Amino acid sequence: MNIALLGYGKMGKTIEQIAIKRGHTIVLTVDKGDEGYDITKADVAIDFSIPTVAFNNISNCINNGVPVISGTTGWLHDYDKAVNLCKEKKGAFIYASNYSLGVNIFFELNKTLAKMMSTLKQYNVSMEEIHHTQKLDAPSGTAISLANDIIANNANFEAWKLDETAEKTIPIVAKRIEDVPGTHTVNYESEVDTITIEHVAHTRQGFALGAVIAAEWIVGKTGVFTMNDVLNIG
Ligand SMILES: NC(=O)C1=CN([C@@H]2O[C@H](COP(=O)(O)OP(=O)(O)OC[C@H]3O[C@@H](n4cnc5c(N)ncnc54)[C@H](OP(=O)(O)O)[C@@H]3O)[C@@H](O)[C@H]2O)C=CC1
Ligand SMILES: O=C(O)C1=N[C@H](C(=O)O)C[C@H](O)C1
Repeated sequence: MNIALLGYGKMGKTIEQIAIKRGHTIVLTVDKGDEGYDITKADVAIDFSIPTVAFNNISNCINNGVPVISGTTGWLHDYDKAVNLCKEKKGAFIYASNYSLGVNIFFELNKTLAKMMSTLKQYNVSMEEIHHTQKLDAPSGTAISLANDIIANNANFEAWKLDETAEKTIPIVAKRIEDVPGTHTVNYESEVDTITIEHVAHTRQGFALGAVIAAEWIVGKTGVFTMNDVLNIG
């Protein structure tokens, strides 16, 4: 498969290594300032760029008939526009806040735990995410997915807030520590005990492998998909 990498930073370079090992060819890499490139030489594009350019990168792929996988976080105010464009142009598009198999299993555990805790009002939920110091957005896309899944599965919570505690609200603490690839923790705390579930990424390899698997999966398909479709879970 011929792959275009939109964003050639930490993730773009990790994806390149894994894609080549799996027999693919990187035909295009795009970084800040690269313009006028021909996206149509790629069978599929993988966008891990920055929040302010992700929507443009995705639209450009969809407008040119190139299936696109996006892992960039912090641009979701435009997600519905991307979905509508994809439907209108009969394109193919996946966004996931986290492509790793482990986190996608963790998402399912989080939903199940949220349902179980919905009748147990003595427990307060809180979340923490830790990432490297170059990260541009907070809270992480993964933390937002986890919080939204709790809200969808537990009527005791209606919203999430960064660094704030309020009624019916999930507080999220975002920490930035050198070289941490990504750690997410969900805590339910009562007066007598604490229940914790946690995912710790040791490297970026899991995110990158998931993105390449999603790219392999989407070629030849039409529609807006999620990692649950790719991994057949959930
Ligand atoms: N969904 C998932 O599984 C994961 C998502 N992520 C997300 O992916 C994104 C990228 O992460 P990471 O690789 O660590 O970040 P990096 O900062 O290492 O890489 C981002 C790259 O995007 C480049 N860029 C800037 N402008 C453009 C543009 N107009 N078009 C294309 N590329 C551009 C940057 O170039 P320059 O440095 O020159 O500005 C940089 O090389 C983040 O949003 C992060 O949160 C990360 C890991 C996993
Ligand atoms: O910026 C990162 O590095 C990561 N970003 C994603 C997020 O915001 O959830 C996924 C992963 O945690 C690494």
